[in-house]
Amino acid sequence: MDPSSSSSSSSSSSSSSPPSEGPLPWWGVAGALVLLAAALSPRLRFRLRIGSYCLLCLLASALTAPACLLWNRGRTVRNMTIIKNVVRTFKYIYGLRFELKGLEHFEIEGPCVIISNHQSILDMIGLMEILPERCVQIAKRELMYMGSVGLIMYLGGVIFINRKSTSNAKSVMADVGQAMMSENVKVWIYPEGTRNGSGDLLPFKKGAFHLAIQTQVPVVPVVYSSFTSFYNPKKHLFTSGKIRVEVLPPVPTEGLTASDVDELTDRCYTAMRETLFRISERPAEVNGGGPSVSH
Ligand SMILES: CCCCCCCC/C=C\CCCCCCCC(=O)SCCNC(=O)CCNC(=O)[C@H](O)C(C)(C)COP(=O)(O)OP(=O)(O)OC[C@H]1O[C@@H](n2cnc3c(N)ncnc32)[C@H](O)[C@@H]1OP(=O)(O)O
Ligand SMILES: CCCCCCCC/C=C\CCCCCCCC(=O)OC[C@@H](O)COP(=O)(O)O
Repeated sequence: MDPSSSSSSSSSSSSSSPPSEGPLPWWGVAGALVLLAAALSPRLRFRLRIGSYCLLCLLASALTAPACLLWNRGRTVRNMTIIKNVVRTFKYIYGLRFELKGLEHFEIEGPCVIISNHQSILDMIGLMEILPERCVQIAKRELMYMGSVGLIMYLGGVIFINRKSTSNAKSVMADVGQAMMSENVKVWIYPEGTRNGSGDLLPFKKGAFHLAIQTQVPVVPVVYSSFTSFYNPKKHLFTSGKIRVEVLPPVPTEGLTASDVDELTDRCYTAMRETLFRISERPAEVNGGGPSVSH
C-alpha cells in the first residue's frame, strides 16, 4: 500500500469526515455564557462596560507611567501631554463624540483657573479632550491610592487635597497659587467638589474662586452637556453618545478681593448652569432658580 496513498487515503478520509468535535474548552464556555448573560442583562452589560473602563484606566496608567518616567524623569506637568494623548483614544473605544465650542478662550498667556461641571469617572475623557498645555487638576487625595491611576495622576502633577479638612485644603490651595505663578501652570478645578449625574449643578465650593482672586488670574468656565442620555448608573445605562463642550469667556479677577468671592462664584455658577441647560437641550426652569450657591 503506497504510504502516500495511505496517507492520502487517511488524509482523504480525514478531509472527508468533519473535524473531531471535541467539547468546547472551559474558557470558551465561560466566555459564551458571559456574552449571553450580558446580552440578556442590562445590569451586567453596564457592569462589564464600566468595569472595562476602569481596567483600561489601570492598564493604560501602568503602561504610561514608565513612559513618563523615561521621558520626563518624574512628576511634572509635561507628563500631562503624554497622559492626554493616551486618554483621548478612549473616546473611540466607548463611542463618545465631542462637539467643541469656544476653545479660543483657552488661548490665555499665563496661568488661569479652569472650572467645569463633574458628572462621572468618564469626565477624564472629556477633560483630556480639551486640556490645555501646562494644566494640572485638583483631586481628592483618595485618588492617589487608586493603584497605577494614582501613580499616573501623581506623575502628571495632579494636586491632591483633603476635602474633609478645609484648613488643609486652604493651605494646599495657597501653595498651588504660588506654584501657578512661579511655574506658569493652569489649574483645573471641579467646583461642585464631587460627581453629580443629575443633569443640574450642585452648589459651588469656593476654593477655585479664592485661588483665582488670590493670584489675580482669570477664571475660565467649561461646561459639558449632560451625560444622562447615554450614561446613568441607576438605570444601568452606558452606551455611545455625543457630548457638547462649551468653553465660556474668561472671567477677570484683577482688582477683586476675598470679599468678592461670593459674587464671582455666583456669576460663574449662573453662566455655567444656563449653558448646561442650553447645550443639554433641557428647558431652563421657569423660575430660573436652582440650588442656592453655598454661602
Ligand atoms: C494614561 C491613562 C490614565 C487613565 C486614568 C485617568 C487619569 C487622569 C490623569 C489626570 C487627571 C486627574 C483628574 C482628577 C479629577 C479629580 C476630581 C476630584 O477629585 S473632585 C473632588 C476634589 N475637588 C474639590 O473638592 C475642589 C472643589 N473644592 C474646593 O475648592 C473647596 O472650596 C475646598 C476643598 C477648598 C474647601 O471645601 P469646603 O467643603 O470647606 O467648602 P467651601 O464652602 O468651599 O469653603 C468653606 C469656607 O472656607 C472658605 N475658603 C475655601 N477655600 C478657601 C481658600 N482657598 N482661601 C480662603 N478661604 C477659603 C470659603 O469661603 C468658606 O468660607 P465662608 O462660607 O465663605 O465663610
Ligand atoms: C492596587 C489598587 C487598585 C485600586 C483599584 C482602582 C479601581 C478604579 C480604577 C480606575 C478607575 C478610573 C478612574 C479614572 C479617574 C477618575 C477620577 C474621578 O472622577 O474620581 C471621582 C472624583 O472626582 C470625585 O469622587 P466622588 O464623586 O466625590 O466620590
